[in-house]
Amino acid sequence: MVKICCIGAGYVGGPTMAMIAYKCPDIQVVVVDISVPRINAWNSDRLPIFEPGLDEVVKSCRNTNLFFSSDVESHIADSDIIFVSVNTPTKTRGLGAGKAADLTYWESAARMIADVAKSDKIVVEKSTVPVKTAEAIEKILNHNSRDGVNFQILSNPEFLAEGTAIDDLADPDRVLIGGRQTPEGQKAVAALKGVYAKWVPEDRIITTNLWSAELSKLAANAILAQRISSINAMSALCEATGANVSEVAYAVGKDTRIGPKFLSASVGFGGSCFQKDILNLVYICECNGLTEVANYWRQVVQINDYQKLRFVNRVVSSMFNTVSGKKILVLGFAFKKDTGDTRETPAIDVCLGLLGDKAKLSIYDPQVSEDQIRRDLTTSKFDWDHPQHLVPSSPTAKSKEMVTVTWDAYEAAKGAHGICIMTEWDEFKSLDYQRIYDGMEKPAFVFDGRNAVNPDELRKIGFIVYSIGKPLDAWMKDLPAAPLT
Ligand SMILES: NC(=O)c1ccc[n+]([C@@H]2O[C@H](COP(=O)([O-])OP(=O)(O)OC[C@H]3O[C@@H](n4cnc5c(N)ncnc54)[C@H](O)[C@@H]3O)[C@@H](O)[C@H]2O)c1
Ligand SMILES: O=c1ccn([C@@H]2O[C@H](COP(=O)(O)OP(=O)(O)O[C@H]3O[C@H](CO)[C@@H](O)[C@H](O)[C@H]3O)[C@@H](O)[C@H]2O)c(=O)[nH]1
Repeated sequence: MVKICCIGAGYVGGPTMAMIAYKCPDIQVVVVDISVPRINAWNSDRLPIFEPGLDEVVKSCRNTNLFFSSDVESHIADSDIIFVSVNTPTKTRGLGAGKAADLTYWESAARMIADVAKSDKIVVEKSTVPVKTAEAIEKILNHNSRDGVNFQILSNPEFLAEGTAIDDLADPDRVLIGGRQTPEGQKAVAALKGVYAKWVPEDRIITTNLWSAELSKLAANAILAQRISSINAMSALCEATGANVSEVAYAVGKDTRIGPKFLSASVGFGGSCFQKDILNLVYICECNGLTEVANYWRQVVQINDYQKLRFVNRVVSSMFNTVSGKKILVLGFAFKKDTGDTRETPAIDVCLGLLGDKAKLSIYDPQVSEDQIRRDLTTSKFDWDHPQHLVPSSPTAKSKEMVTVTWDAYEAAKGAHGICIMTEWDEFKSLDYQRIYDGMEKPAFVFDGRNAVNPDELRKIGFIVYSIGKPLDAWMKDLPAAPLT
């Protein structure tokens, strides 16, 4: 029986390994992690991450051919193929701080593999890493291993999106495998291809050299994020001119060369990957002397920051240029619907911006805990993507006083001056907005950062509504454009 071990039981390691176990009953899959609470949660009835369809897949093969364990070393030693799916956050200190990928966790995983391996291993980069990482990993493995133990490094980046991970894994657009162009390298590629071929059609399994595979992952995320920044830049122009960004996106996306996906204007993209991976790409370009290329990609992140700031300014300027002491209901905190993940969610920047203007926030998200929200509002930038048990939380008095976290949107709306929609959860579309309006201070505002609700219906109730990139409410048209500071 082929034995697979995956180091890192997170948003990628957990679901990808569960899908391999589910589709390949003849393979034993063990997912290991240094976080004991995370492993305990994977072995419990309440999995550590919320992902539609995940429970069913995990429960159908857990303790049959899918195992979760904190005994990292023994399972590494025992496996034929080792996936590494650990965090690769943005560096917070030292050379490349604020841009380069921090490979600390990857390096420690590689050193552990070298330490405990007594037989040949295929080591698979599942984490998103800078191009050429495989070369560094090879050196660490080869310089620290026992005599006669051989390693083949493969790059097999993951393209799943949160909220749709199970569908993405069951029916991927493509699986990408990069390996050395040597007989041994190609043998390893064939072995991994054999695993995916159990359920993925062969023509969707792409094989390339190592560097193309590593770079394709960064390129895919940069180009996806670029589409969002492009439509978000258009949304600002739509507001200035009276065009409607949804109509523009529809018309543009009908061109088959462009296509309709990833053209939804929003308060900005979030998630653990886009910003981190683009900054990493920027750093790699700079290291290669490609200043113009670096500046081009940096703009994608800058427009995203602009969009979040623009949203905060719109809220403040609409509400008589101050939100000091005003209660604002924040609907949604996750970076997108159908996930409880809050990493780099635009809600953090918007909430901090409003708190900076002394607003009182009441936050509701169906999948995000109070602890998580408080931690996010007090964690330093870029610390959020380190394993959580390594980042101490220090909720400040300010966040305790100024922020309440609630499980009832109607209660939370009582006495509020405004509502900010930060996540497009389906349930926000069907709230009883008349009931909400009745309990609010007047004028009552809705600022929809996701174009999740119908502005005309809310206007009929009496709300003043701002929807990203849509023709402005008469109330806002008369206000001077908010300065961006
Ligand atoms: N989240 C996504 O949707 C997504 C999609 C594609 C690729 N990626 C990439 O996959 C990688 C992992 O992302 P994630 O979202 O799963 O992160 P995550 O934080 O959810 O999980 C990473 C896990 O690795 C563990 N870990 C760290 N060092 C370890 C070590 N030395 N030994 C054992 N366990 C260790 C941590 O405790 C953590 O549980 C990143 O490189 C990310 O960029 C993420
Ligand atoms: O038209 C759109 C599409 C998305 N978003 C936002 O963009 C962010 C990212 O969304 P999405 O890409 O769907 O989720 P992720 O889980 O971050 O997935 C991205 O990042 C992963 C990690 O690298 C990749 O594997 C995926 O292919 C890539 O889509 C979210 O805040 C979305 O709300 C928009 O604002 N407008």
